[in-house]
Amino acid sequence: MNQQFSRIAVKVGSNVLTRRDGTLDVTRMSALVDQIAELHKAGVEIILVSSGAVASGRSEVHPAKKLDSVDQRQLFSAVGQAKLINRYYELFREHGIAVGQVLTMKENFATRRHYLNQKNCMTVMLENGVIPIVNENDTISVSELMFTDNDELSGLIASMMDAQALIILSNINGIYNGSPADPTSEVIREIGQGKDLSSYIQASKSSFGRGGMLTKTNIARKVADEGITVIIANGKLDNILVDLIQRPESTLCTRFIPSAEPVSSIKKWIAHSEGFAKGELHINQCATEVLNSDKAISILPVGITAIEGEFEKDDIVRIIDFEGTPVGVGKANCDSAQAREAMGKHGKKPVVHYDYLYIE
Ligand SMILES: Nc1ncnc2c1ncn2[C@@H]1O[C@H](COP(=O)(O)OP(=O)(O)O)[C@@H](O)[C@H]1O
Ligand SMILES: N[C@@H](CCC(=O)OP(=O)(O)O)C(=O)O
Repeated sequence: MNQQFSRIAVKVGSNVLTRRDGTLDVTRMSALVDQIAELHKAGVEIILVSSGAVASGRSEVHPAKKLDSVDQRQLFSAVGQAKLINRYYELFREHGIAVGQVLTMKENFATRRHYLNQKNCMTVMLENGVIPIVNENDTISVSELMFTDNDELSGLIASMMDAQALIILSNINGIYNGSPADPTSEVIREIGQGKDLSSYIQASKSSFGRGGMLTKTNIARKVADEGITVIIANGKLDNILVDLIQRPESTLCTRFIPSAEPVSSIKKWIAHSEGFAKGELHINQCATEVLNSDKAISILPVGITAIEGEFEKDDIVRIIDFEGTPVGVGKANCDSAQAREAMGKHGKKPVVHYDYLYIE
């Protein structure tokens, strides 16, 4: 098999796995499993991030009284995830492939220790020929603890697992350069670094999805900047996964061109940790200018003008430039009290070392 990648993350959206009436589309699941099995047998390591818990639980239970949105999500996902993983288990078993369930939540990416624990879990699964099937633990992650959607989760997983590609399967052929409903719109085949797509994306999203195209685009850009190829394609098309891998030139999709500069594993974690920042370092104009240049620099106390929040050593902090714009994230080399003590002084140790600094 002609293949460019040896490890990929595949995200399957709710809409790919559900029929119009909200029931689980087992025929589609089965077709995707056949393709993943084919790639797996050809030696491609695959991490499957699958949505569909809430959608597949919805048709199984009929609540006696009206439930609020949190209760609904908890109830449907608890039932639906069991049904979903059971289906996958049976379908992969027909190919002689073992699968394992990984349910996670945003908090599990907050500390480096938890992050590495998860990475180890999936690494050992892959080493033993087991396909990890990942989903958010919807039963206990609610409100601010939730991922925006599984696109965000799949980006974190692809980055954490050092995948070479992230394939996001939705119910659409890719990103259109206008409304997908407009017959004159076309799929944008390739997206280079720094391209602003906001004017193309409509607020609309498909009926069972959570995030929509905007989150897909933002995540795709970030992950591609870390050197990972990101592909958005239509999971409802027959043989799409195998075609994307074997016949990339002739298969319709949107492909985000990855950055050629490799990003270290720790920087990848930091890049996705913005939501866990415990404090802010405000830097002056001179530090901002050096940061924006190509030079590799650390955040030194002399360039810091203000420190917000209380943080411990190794916590994530946000870097704010002299105009008040967030420009990056980093892992603090000291706590906030020590940082305040050193602020504005020459000859002090960095508050964020370059190796632990991610500039957007
Ligand atoms: N420019 C665009 N190109 C493609 N799809 C778009 C665009 N703007 C908005 N969308 C919408 O985004 C939807 C896909 O996102 P989403 O509903 O989150 O799917 P999924 O459940 O697969 O994650 C499409 O069905 C489409 O309605
Ligand atoms: N964890 C949820 C996924 C919700 C979600 O993000 O859906 P989607 O936008 O289709 O990827 C579920 O399994 O139902």
